[in-house]
Parts: sequence; C-alpha cells; structure tokens
Amino acid sequence: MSEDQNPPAAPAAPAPEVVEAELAIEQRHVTRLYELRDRLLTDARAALARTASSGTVGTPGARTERDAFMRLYGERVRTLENVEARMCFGRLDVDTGERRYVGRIGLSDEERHELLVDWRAPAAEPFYQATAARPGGVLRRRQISTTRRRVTDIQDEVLDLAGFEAAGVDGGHVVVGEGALFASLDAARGSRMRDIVATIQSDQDAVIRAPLAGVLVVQGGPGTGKTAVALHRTAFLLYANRERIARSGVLLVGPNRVFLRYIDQVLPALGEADAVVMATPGELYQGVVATAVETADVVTLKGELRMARVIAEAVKRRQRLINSGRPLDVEGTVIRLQPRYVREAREAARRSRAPHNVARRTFVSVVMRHLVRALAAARGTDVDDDTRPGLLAELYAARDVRRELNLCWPPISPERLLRDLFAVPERLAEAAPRLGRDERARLRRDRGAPWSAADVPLLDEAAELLGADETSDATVTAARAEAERRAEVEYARQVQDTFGGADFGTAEQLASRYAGGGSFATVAEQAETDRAWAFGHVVVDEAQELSPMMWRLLMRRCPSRSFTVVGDVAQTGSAAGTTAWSDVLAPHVGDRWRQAELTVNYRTPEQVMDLAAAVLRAAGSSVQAPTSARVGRHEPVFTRTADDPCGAAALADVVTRERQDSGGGTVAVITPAAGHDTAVATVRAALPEGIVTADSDALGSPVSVLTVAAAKGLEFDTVVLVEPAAIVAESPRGVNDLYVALTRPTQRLHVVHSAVLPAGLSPRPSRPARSD
Ligand SMILES: Nc1ncnc2c1ncn2[C@@H]1O[C@H](COP(=O)(O)OP(=O)(O)OP(=O)(O)O)[C@@H](O)[C@H]1O
Repeated sequence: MSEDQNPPAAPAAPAPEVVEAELAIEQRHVTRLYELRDRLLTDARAALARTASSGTVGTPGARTERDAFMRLYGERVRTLENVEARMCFGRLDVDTGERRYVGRIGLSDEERHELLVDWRAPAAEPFYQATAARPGGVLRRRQISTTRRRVTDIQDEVLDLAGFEAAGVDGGHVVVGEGALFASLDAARGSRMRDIVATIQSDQDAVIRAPLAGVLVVQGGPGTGKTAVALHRTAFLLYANRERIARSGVLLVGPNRVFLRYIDQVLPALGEADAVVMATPGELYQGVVATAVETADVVTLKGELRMARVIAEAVKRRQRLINSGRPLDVEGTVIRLQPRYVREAREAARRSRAPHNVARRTFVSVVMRHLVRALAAARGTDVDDDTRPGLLAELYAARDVRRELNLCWPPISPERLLRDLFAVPERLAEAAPRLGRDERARLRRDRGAPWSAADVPLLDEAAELLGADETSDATVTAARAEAERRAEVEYARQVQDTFGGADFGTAEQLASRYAGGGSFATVAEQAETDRAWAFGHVVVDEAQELSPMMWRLLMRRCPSRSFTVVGDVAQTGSAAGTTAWSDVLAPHVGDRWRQAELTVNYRTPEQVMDLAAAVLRAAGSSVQAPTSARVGRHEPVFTRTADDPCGAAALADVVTRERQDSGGGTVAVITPAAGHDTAVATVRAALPEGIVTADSDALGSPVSVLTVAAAKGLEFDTVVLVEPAAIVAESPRGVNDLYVALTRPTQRLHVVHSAVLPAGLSPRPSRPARSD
C-alpha cells in the first residue's frame, strides 16, 4: 500500500514475545490451510489416477468421457500445485467481527466456512483498496509473509483505530514489520517474473479490476508494474467474467519470446493458464515463422495503413477481364469465352461482397451459365434439366475452361499474393500506384525470401480479403477440424449429461473447454490454430511498438473490442511504433477508449531513475518520468575506456567485479547492436564457461549480454551499460532506447563508455545512498 494513500498507524513496536504470539496465531491458520489444500490435492490426484485407469464408457467418435475428466482433474491438480508458494498472504479484520484471510485461491472447509478468500473475489477488494481515509469497514489489514509453509513476518496497518480498539480483535496486537512491498522490491530478482498478489497497490488494483468492456490503455513509465498489472488483470478478468471469456479465451501479446518466457510463470501461479494464448506479434499469423530482420524504413512502410489499400488493390487486380473472345476446346467442340461473360461474372462476384476465394464460386457459376448455353448452341441441343448436368461436367473437365477461369479469377493464398506482389515489380506498380518509386523498391524482395514480423499483418490483411482458398490443403484441413470440433462439442454435451455437472460448470462450458482438435483441447489450444478465432479479450504489452497495420490485425482478433493496452510512449523503439495512443486507436474506436496512468517505478532505484529522467528531459521529451518507490544503496558508476568499450579489457573487468558485488544477482550487459557480438566475446573470455548467454536465451543465466531490443520489458539486478552514445546514434528513436536500457536495473548501474556521454547522462555530485 503506498504510504500517501494508506498511512499506516504507527503504534509503539510490540515486545518480541508479543510478535511471537501473533506469528503463532497466523501459523496455526496457515498450517490449517495447507492441510486442507493437501487433502484436496490428494483427492484430485486420486480421481485423476482412477479416471486414467478406468476403461472407456461408450465411444461416440474417438472421444471418451475419460478424456474430459482427465482434463478436468488434471486442471484441478495443476491449480492446487501452483498455489503452494505464498498461498495465504493477507488478513482483514472487519468491523462485523469477521476475520478474512486472503490468498491465491478460495478454500472452504467441509461446513463451507470460507477459510481463504481468492484475491480476485469482491470480498478481497478492501485488501488492496481500503485506506485510513476510507476504511470501508476494515479495522486492520495484515500482510503475512511466508517462506515454504512457515510464517516469517507480519505487518499491520490499522485503518480505523477507534474501531479496532473497541472491537478487541483476537490477535489484537499491532505488528509493524519490514513492509512487505519494500521487502519484495529490494529482494534480488530471479530469472522469471513473479506475481505481486500480496503487494498490489491501490492504483494498480483499480486497473486490474476495471470492467471488461472497451479499450483500456494503461500508460506508465518503466517499472511501474504495467506487465505485472496486465497479467493480474488477465487472471482477474477470467475469474470475474468466466462465463463470458473463458470460452473464447484471452490473447496476450508480448514483444518477443524471451519476454514471454520471462512472464510465463505468473498466470499459472495465479491459477489461470488454460484459456490464455501468449504470442509475439510475429507469431500472429498461423503457419508463418517470421525470421527476417528488415531495416527501419521497410518496417515503417509495411506498418503504415496505406498498405491496407495496396493489398486490397492487389486482390482486385487478380480479378481480370479479357479484351477479346477466347477459344475453348470442350471435348472437340470449340466455343468462345466472350469478354462480356467475364465482365458480368466479375460484377456479380464483387457484388456478393464475399472474400475473393469465396466469391470465386459466384464468378464461376455465372461464366458457366453462359458457357453451357454456348456449348449447347454449338452442339445444336437445348439446355434443360436433362442436358445441363452433362454439359456442365464437360465444361468443368475441359482444360481450356479451367485455365481461363484461373487466369480471370484464380484461387489464391495470402502467401502467394504477397510473394507475387513483392517479387514482381509490375504487380506492385499496378497495386500501389500511390507509393513512390523508391518506396516500391524498398518492398521488393525475392519470392523465396523469409517472412518478417512486419509481413504478418499484411498476410492477415490478405487472408481477410481472400477468404479460404477451398482448393488449398490448409482449408481442407481446417474444414475437417471444424467438423470434428462440432462433433466434439456435441459429444461433450453428452458427457455432461452422463456425469452431471456439479463441479464442472454448465454443459456449454464443458463443451467449449474440452471440445477441440486432437483430444479435448483447451480453449487456448483451439484458439491457437484458428485464424478467425474471436478472443473474448486481448491484452497487448509493450503496445507502443505495434504498427498501425498490426492494430488492424489485433482488432480482427477481438470483434467485441475488449482490450487492455499496456505500454509507454516514451519507450517506443520501433520506427513503426507509436508516440501517441490516439493515433493508433482512433481508426478503430474513435475516442471511445479510456486511459489509466501508473506513475511509481517499483523497479529502478531513485539514483538511476534520476539519470534516466534527465536523459529524456535533455532530449526535449515532454513525457513525465515516473517516481522511484525507493532510494537504492548504490550510486551509478561510470568507467571511461580509451577505445571501443565492447572489445575493451576494462569491460571484462567491470563485468567480473559487478558479478562479484551483485551477490548472486542477475547481471545484464546492454550494448549497441553493432557491438553486441564483440561484447559477447569479451565478456565470455573473462568469465567461467557457461555463465554468459547472449540475446536469445538471456533468461536464467547469471550474466547476459543483450541489445536494448532484447532487454525490453525485462529487469536485472545489475546493468552494465555499454557506449550509450552509440545506442542513441543507432536508431531514429535511440534516445528512447537509452531510456529503456537505463531503467532495467533493480539495484546497480555501471556505465562503460569511450565516447562523450549523451546529454543528461552524467555522473552526479555524490550524495548519500541508503546505508542499511
Ligand atoms: N505492487 C507491486 N509489488 C511488488 N512488486 C511490484 C509491484 N508493482 C511492480 N512491481 C515490480 O516492479 C518491477 C517492474 O514491473 P513491470 O515489469 O510490470 O513494469 P513495467 O511497467 O512493465 O516496466 P517496463 O515498461 O520497464 O517494462 C517488477 O519486478 C514487478 O514485479
């Protein structure tokens, strides 16, 4: 709880034996909770084992009741296993005399007495929101810290002193320990992000519990908890709106795979994972792996909304007319495909407003109507119900007919459309007359070139306009999968009927959760394989990096426009990204979006944050940098080298020393992209083998050497920042990149440079650091 919002009462510190007694009270309750949880886990595991060894009962299709129940019990086992650490973290004493424990899950005893309230339940809300000014019936809030199953610390805030004393609450001694928030912020970070359920602050809580509908932008500087809040909000929304969004799932978009791995333990720890699909922007078009790296000007161009028109035009250009009649040999009879047949068919197909591949049916049927007549006339027969099928069969079988139809209105895949467009300059010139010659040249590339992340929204745009190509293998597979899915939905209903639904929600929920391709796939598994899947909610992290074209794709993924958009327009690194939320959102929702702001940096110590803010100011930015929640123990250190620091012995020395001083914490060396490989070699040569990793596998190693792009969203106990002037010079948004790099450390910053430091970044006159 932030101090200004909830000033804690400050009674005299109680004697040690009083604290011991209070700890013992909490230990008794926590022990009871774990016993209950263990019992439930044993029961769930036994049920799972029983189900696994039981035979199948009735077998419509390939699915069995067993599959469904295996999943259900499996999910329950996972949830109970995942809440082991810090299962209970709080207690509220309420003016009704109730003592309410708050934790990761809800637990009740056999008599249905609530022993633990899920942190997301309305009853837990005061734990995060109550203040001394507005206690809302809360007399005392107690934070309970546990290690393994042992209660190690408690911290009280009395919100209503008179009420508290009058009530004579059991365990009535007030304990002021080390603040749970401060202890958590000051602790060394592991390689993965942890949940913050125990210490969510009230402004963060307001974002987490905000209503599901509409677009909510969470703007906040570095370290303000945007990612943490986005994850907790996801868990909250799934809990509070299970009926509405558990079926359709949540899409969570993060900047890169390392980042997704960094956060991937948070949702399971909060008991929610099965309905969430995590993806990077480059993974949002199924079947395409985006590996190509493109220059900033290409990325920018591909991200512009103009590209939507280019693609629409490219599709239209595939619907061609003919200038003169074409002879068609139909089993020896030569007829003519007249230009007016094609024109009429094209008009009818376009009028249908169906996507290209679907409208092709209309096109073909109109042309065929004419050709049937022409063939009958050439043969001197009538067209009637008896003759038509035979004539049509002949036409469909004729190679000339198929060729001409395919020339005028070919079935086409998004991949093919884009490859042709970028490989054949004439096609691009036709489709993009408004692009300049140099812009078109920028888009040019070989047919076989790998895809980039910037191609993904273009492919998706094309897929939207083309629709399913009924002749492609993918479409046939998808149609088959859809048919299977329907059968499974129906079957899951039967499962529900057979077994009753006491614990498992409605038949509909069971059907949607366990029906799916393969074997009763979860919602996430289904959604991942279906481009047209409509998610119930989309959470976008580092959202400032996304291009306007990528926003179009995301909007298609969630027709209900229920979004949590999380980012910082001062950290935009991508040339295609945004510096104003309204620019990217207005085309889709006008001004119907709301913004929440987070302003306290829980990561970076004040000494380091001051430097980062000075860099922004010196660059003329009007963005207000966040305030640090704490003063660190260490002043930033600067080391100057004679030559390029990436290859300097001094860099190796600094990293070796910082590693020793970090006391086992994580160390990141953040370098300019151009010097990255050299720096990796320099640092590797100085440290024992196996300790240093580079970009792609940066997590979990004591020392990692990263570019700014790879460090985005992550944090490290110590950051060694190499040649900041080069980082600034490397891209048009280089100052933002430097700001990102400067705000990664949780404890220490060491700048190693040979060039003059960028404006704002200079050693400050020394001042006292925290001494504890
Ligand atoms: N209420 C809180 N209690 C404890 N720790 C918190 C709290 N809020 C944020 N943190 C911690 O602060 C750090 C920064 O949080 P997070 O990564 O979510 O910030 P961010 O706003 O996404 O940062 P950036 O924009 O720099 O990526 C994390 O270690 C997070 O766990």
